[in-house]
Amino acid sequence: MNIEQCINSANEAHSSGNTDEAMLWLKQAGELGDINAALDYAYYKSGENPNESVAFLDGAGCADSPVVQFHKLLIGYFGDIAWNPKFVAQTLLSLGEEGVIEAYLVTLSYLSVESSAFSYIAGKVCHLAPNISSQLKLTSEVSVSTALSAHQQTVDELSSALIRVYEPSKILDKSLPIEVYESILSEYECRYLITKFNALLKPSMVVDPVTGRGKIDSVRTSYVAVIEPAHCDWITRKLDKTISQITHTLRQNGEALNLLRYSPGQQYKPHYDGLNEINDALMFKDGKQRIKTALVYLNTISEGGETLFPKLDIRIAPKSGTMVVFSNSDENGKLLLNSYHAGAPTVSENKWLVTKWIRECTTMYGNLIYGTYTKG
Ligand SMILES: O=C(O)CCC(=O)C(=O)O
Ligand SMILES: [Fe+2]
Repeated sequence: MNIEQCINSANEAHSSGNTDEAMLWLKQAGELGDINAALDYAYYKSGENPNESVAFLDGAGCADSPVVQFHKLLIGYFGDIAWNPKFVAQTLLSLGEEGVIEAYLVTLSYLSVESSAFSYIAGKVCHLAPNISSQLKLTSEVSVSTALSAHQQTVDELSSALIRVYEPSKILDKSLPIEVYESILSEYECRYLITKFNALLKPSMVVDPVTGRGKIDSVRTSYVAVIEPAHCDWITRKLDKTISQITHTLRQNGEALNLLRYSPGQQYKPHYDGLNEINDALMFKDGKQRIKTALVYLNTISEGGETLFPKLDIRIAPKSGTMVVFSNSDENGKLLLNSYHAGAPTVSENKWLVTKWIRECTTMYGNLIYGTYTKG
């Protein structure tokens, strides 16, 4: 069998609904050196066994490709393989050096935008990928003395950011609770998420109590992009990991991240994120109750656009990079009445945020990306 025959057999198996068989053909094509086939197989297996995916990529015919090395690093890192942070940092930088722009974009997401390490890497991205740099508003004013010390500084800053722990900046309400975490995302990451996913925006839906499916409703007039597994990358996984650490929930219990955009006047009227087991039966099946919500503002809004908790008399003004976390239900899955909340209309600016609803049990999204091995 050659690569082409393996891919044809994979396509045939796939169209007759036999995913496991299709994946075995892709595995074979990957062993023979086909990069896409190798990565498809490795990601497919990674939910259940990241160690096996990493070992497979090491032995694949395309193992030397820097792109394959990048995905191997991603799978291993998020699969909790115990690589030391310095190794991860050094590997990301050397992959960037070999032309894997994504590795540099990931590096930037761990650095403080004011640091000289950030300018050093931004300069490299400007040089290698002017289009991406201008979309992400990166500039190349490198002010570091020597490239060698800049490299070392970047490795140091990146390795310590890889093991960052989060403390709440404010607890707005103790009973629910509602916690606020500042500087969860940098300006660069906010811009990255908006730039990468805004093309996926569609009118938001709410759950129709009759059909259990999504429908357009005046309750929620924003636009939403559901970041499906196929679109997940290192930076969305990094956010999933942060949310799981902050909320003390398992990564596989999360729904997909949603990117929301409210144009002036758009809003999310007061509502509960928690589900009703009977009225929302279809949604309830995928992971049961929504126990917590995490909201991350991607821009700062000067007027309107607050997240409101009318029963608690709490208003939170959106500030870029800030995360708000609150509970929707108690330990028995019963709705917490004080979790009633709204997204007020903005006055003149677009409001951007990323949200995640966290369930009681594993979701389809969580299972696909983080599988059964995940420690959270
Ligand atoms: O826009 C907001 O501030 C709130 C969003 C929200 O309630 C939700 O997405 O569930
Ligand atoms: Fe909500």
